[in-house]
Amino acid sequence: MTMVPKHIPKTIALVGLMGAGKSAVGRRLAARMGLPFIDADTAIEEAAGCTIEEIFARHGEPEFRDGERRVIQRLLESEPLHVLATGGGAFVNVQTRARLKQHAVTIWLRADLETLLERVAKRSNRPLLKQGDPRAVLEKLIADRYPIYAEADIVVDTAPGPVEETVDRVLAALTGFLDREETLTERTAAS
Ligand SMILES: Nc1ncnc2c1ncn2[C@@H]1O[C@H](COP(=O)(O)OP(=O)(O)O)[C@@H](O)[C@H]1O
Ligand SMILES: O=C(O)C1=C[C@@H](OP(=O)(O)O)[C@@H](O)[C@H](O)C1
Ligand SMILES: [Mg+2]
Repeated sequence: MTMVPKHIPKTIALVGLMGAGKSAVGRRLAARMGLPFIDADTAIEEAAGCTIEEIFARHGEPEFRDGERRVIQRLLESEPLHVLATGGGAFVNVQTRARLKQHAVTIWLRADLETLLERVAKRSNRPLLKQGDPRAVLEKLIADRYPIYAEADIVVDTAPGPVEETVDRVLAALTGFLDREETLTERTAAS
């Protein structure tokens, strides 16, 4: 079993496209790390008192993004250290991205189109995928968003296979990243 990092300095935030596994991996990752798990989409639904689909239908995407920005800011600034699964568009919003970069270690769960399509087919609660053919929608989002997700601190490829395998890869990548950061901090302090 992969080692869990000894010292976790910040909240761990997962970013990436719909179906990458942010919610599923985030929940398991938090359990492995002994940290609370928060799904930003669930927190938005609780704050709004309705589902994400209802927010999109009643108020439109810009208002959803605004709520998403406020909820994620609140979680990052007021909740104790946790594992945060963001919704796929959160990191694309300039202000939300800035907050995430400031308060969290950001991890991009990267997946290819076929993997995403297979995984999003399990649930039909994603309004953006109902705006057209899901393959075409996801292809466009890959083109638009992958350069932005690439700004995350860490990139982990999620391949076919069990969720736990992705969690192991995330833990290994996170341990490497935090070790490098710690070494850098020590060197800076010593110089
Ligand atoms: N290796 C894997 N990594 C992540 N998710 C996986 C994997 N294999 C299967 N899945 C499934 O794919 C789906 C991913 O959906 P979800 O976690 O909601 O993604 P997101 O929150 O990124 O939109 C879940 O049903 C999850 O169980
Ligand atoms: O990519 C997006 O813009 C969205 C992704 C969804 O979350 P998941 O990525 O967890 O599916 C949810 O926030 C909303 O439907 C919009
Ligand atoms: Mg999710």
